[in-house]
Amino acid sequence: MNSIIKVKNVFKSYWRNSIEIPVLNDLSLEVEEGEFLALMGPSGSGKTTLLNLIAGIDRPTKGEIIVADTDISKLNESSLAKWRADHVGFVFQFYNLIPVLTAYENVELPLLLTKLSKAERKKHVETALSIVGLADRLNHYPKQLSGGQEQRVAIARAIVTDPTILVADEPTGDLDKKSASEILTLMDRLNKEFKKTIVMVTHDPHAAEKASRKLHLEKGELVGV
Ligand SMILES: Nc1ncnc2c1ncn2[C@@H]1O[C@H](COP(=O)(O)OP(=O)(O)OP(=O)(O)O)[C@@H](O)[C@H]1O
Repeated sequence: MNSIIKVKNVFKSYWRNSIEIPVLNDLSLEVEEGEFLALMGPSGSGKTTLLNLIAGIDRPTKGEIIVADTDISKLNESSLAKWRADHVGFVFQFYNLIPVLTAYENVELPLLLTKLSKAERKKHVETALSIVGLADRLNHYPKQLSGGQEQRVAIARAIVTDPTILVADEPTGDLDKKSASEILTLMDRLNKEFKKTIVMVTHDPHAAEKASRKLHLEKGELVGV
């Protein structure tokens, strides 16, 4: 199997008032194509930091992050933004939908950066929304949807560009048990049926059960690997 994500000897620090706050400490990790990886660990252990590095939202202080053969730690800000748009789908805890846009328009957003025609975009948006079971909610605004439905729109937006990897940061963190379970079933389907490689940060052991592998972070290091 091919490793689609390679994190090599990565260090990440933040600076606050010129004081260094080390977060990740010589961390290495590989994720195979088609894997569904759950990242667990206590609050502050560096899960979101690691996820953001893999997704190209942030860059390491030292070390390499290679995703689908591109060393993204070497890309400058604008190349990284372009790379992200082409390769990464994000799902956040609080959905991050644009309130003044409909479900359709929210899902269409990432496609506006591509060369697709309006008709092609329509096809992709409708497909993504039907995969998440919301083909009948195209014209609803986020506030007209339940939390679980909002998260499904966010997932449709994340998959509409057919990204190389899907990253999710506590995707069920703000949902009741039933909606959380529906979201996890959907993630599982994206992994098994649509062969999406998924990296998901979660506190929830039930959520992690859906993953094909679980890793624990503690104080910026992987434990039990
Ligand atoms: N932009 C930032 N500037 C300064 N410090 C930061 C920044 N982002 C994260 N940190 C610090 O890095 C550490 C790790 O944060 P991170 O969000 O990665 O942890 P986490 O394991 O995801 O925690 P949680 O489960 O609470 O979300 C924390 O001490 C946090 O305060």
